[in-house]
Amino acid sequence: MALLDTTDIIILTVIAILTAVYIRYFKDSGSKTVTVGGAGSVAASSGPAGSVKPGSAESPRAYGKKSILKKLQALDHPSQLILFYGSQTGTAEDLATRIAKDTTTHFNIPTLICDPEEYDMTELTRWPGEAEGKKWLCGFFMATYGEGEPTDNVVEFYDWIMAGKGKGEDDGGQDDGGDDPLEDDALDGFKYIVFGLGNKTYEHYNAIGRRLDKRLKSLGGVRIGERGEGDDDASMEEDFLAWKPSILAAMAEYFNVEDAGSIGQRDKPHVPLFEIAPATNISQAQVFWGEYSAGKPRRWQKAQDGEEDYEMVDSGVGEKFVEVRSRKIAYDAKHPHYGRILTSKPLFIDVHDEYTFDNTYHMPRAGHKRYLVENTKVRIERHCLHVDLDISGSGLKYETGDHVGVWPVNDEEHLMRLAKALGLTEEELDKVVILKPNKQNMAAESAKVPFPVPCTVRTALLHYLDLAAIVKQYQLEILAKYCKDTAERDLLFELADNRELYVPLIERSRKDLADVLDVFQSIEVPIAVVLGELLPRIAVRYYSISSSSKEEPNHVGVTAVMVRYALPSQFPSHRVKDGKEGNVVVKQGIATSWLQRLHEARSGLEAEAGVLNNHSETEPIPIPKFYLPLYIRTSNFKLPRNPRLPVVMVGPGTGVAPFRAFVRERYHLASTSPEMKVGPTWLFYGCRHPDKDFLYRAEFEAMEKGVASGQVDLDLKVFKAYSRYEGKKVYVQHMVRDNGKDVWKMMGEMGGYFYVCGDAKHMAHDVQNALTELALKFGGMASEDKAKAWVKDLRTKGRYLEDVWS
Ligand SMILES: Cc1cc2nc3c(=O)[nH]c(=O)nc-3n(C[C@H](O)[C@H](O)[C@H](O)COP(=O)(O)O)c2cc1C
Repeated sequence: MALLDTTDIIILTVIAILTAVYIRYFKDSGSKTVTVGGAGSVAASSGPAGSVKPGSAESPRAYGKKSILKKLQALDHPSQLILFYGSQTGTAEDLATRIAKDTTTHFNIPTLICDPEEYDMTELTRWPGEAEGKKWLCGFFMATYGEGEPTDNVVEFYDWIMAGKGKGEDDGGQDDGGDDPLEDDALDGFKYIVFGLGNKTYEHYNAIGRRLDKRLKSLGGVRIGERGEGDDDASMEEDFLAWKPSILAAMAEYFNVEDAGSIGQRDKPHVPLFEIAPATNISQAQVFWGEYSAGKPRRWQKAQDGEEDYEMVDSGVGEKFVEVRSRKIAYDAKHPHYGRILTSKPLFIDVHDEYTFDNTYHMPRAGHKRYLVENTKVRIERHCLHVDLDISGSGLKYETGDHVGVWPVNDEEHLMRLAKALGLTEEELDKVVILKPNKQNMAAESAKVPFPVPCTVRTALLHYLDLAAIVKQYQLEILAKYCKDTAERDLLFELADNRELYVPLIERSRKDLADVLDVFQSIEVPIAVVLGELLPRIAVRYYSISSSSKEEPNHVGVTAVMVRYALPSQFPSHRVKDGKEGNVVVKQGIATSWLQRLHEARSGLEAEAGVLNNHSETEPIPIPKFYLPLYIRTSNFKLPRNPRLPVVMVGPGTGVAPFRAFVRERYHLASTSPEMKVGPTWLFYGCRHPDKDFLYRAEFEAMEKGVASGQVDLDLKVFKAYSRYEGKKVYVQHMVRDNGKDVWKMMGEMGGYFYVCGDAKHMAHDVQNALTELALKFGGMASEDKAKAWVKDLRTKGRYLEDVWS
């Protein structure tokens, strides 16, 4: 019992209750076949919310989902395309939208784009076939995440359709012979297309697209055309463009239509997907000022003294605001909580990155606050911040190892550059607008207004749309149609068609809309097209939480390095000046530079926590300053439940973020509950130089001191690998090897857990290879294959966990 804390007991109790509920309501039903009610049928739901699987005896209506069949019937067209997307950061949704646009313009076929989370997906088993006079084709654009997992919005559908087989081999899994609630012919006559999105640096490359494809086939579905696969490590865009013509041809054959796509498209004027409607009779209360919320705009009031958990915080920016709400809100990705920044402190500042360019490039202006120009060199400061975000009073809970998603805000300088290129006046920026689908466009039916309206143009450009997105080829085609100058227009069309020209001129130099408008000055594009078609929505950014929920349950820590780099940017031929080929541009990550700006605003003693749009503070106000939209995303990257087990962590750079939390938590536990006998806690940390970019150095040193002095009984070790120190380049995998015998003992003999966080492309692979070597060297494995199988087995057992990105 000594090993069980209160949380354990609560969790065990909940598991027991859920098991009882499961046995009572599902197991006993004895039904192996999907029982689906009619589209309008309502079945009583007896299980707790979320425990009823779609497709079980309970009707999916219990989920309050929309009916896709009803929607398609209402469109009343014999041929239709319905695209579902599984997307975390928007790429899959974007690609689905582009295919939809092509099918409507090429084939005149109405197309819907749907989020599987919003629809009753069990209706796929009642799909009308050609015999019923319907050619309804379904498409799945599915991204893969983590250890070969679906995106959040697809989890429910995926679990149902895969019937528990979704974790098998990446080509669709072995049939384990277990219960399958779907009949073998459940999808007879169902026609579909698939495009999987993935990244080859991950072990389970494109697992979701592949498994889903195989499963749909095994249920009687018939795939039209080849399955497409995009690799984000190489070029998602190229893979998509390579797949597109073949899938359009396959769809043309299936729908039995002529592909009108390429005929005279250039001469046809662009028909905007959205139009701007006047925002008449709109009160201030109805206007969105940057909130992300399903429903109404949200407003805050200054908290009264003594109000629940009101506190002044360290930097003096502590006035607290409480959300004005009539009912309790369950915060999630669609309804984020606005968490106040409690602390923001620099972890390091002064390490430079240096970029050298050819002297045929125009250099950026010298002496900027964050970069220096010397002849052909640009030297850029690196900044890293620790930020704590308040979740107290929100009902949000996190566990150490989870992620926090935040929505960043664009840089105002960037907005002003774009506004200037578009010729927008201040007055136009501050106009409250409503965007709505333009009925003249065939795709209007499935067009979703990309951000909450009504809002001002400024709010849309600052908060909702990604100003730094690289302009895509299809967007250049749209821009070409609004180009007044024939030479510029021809060049834009060529860029839109010719990838060899597009890659160096646009993609490699990461040209965003403002950059393109700056080069092609005769473009006069309506603002509705900019807002609705040329700028993607700002995607949520995920950070591995760097605080421990046991130690600090009321706030989440974020560790962010500001991403800023210099790039050569070629000019198209008509703009080459003075024999100089192009510019050197300095680009920055939206989220990290925004956190940095917030930090600077705070430390610049913007003492009163003013509000975003200078509204009266006596009334409910829009988002208060220094409050960020956030939600907690659970992950599998968790400490072992038994704290006695050894933990080996490998996390160079910002990969240390979750390990700061892990180490603090184990240290906290060892110091407050020594009877827990917390096991070995070893961290392999890497940075460039001990005096320059060592993250949380003081904290780690204090803990090392605590154990060295005997104050805390813990086998804590922090191994440091420096890559630019004393003329040597040492990396984390070297340190793992150097301490191989002990690492092996913990992993091979003591049942330890191994964690890797950081760069997926190189580091994670090198570390895995190092561990494989240890198994061979110290574990007496007979061959490399055996050692590899041992590491694989660790992964399967959840004792080798990665939180990596590329
Ligand atoms: C944290 C993270 C984990 C990922 N895990 C995988 C993976 O296991 N397998 C894979 O093929 N791709 C993986 N990817 C790549 C994504 O699937 C790919 O970037 C995709 O384009 C994302 O689509 P979305 O923007 O629609 O969410 C991962 C990407 C991230 C950022």
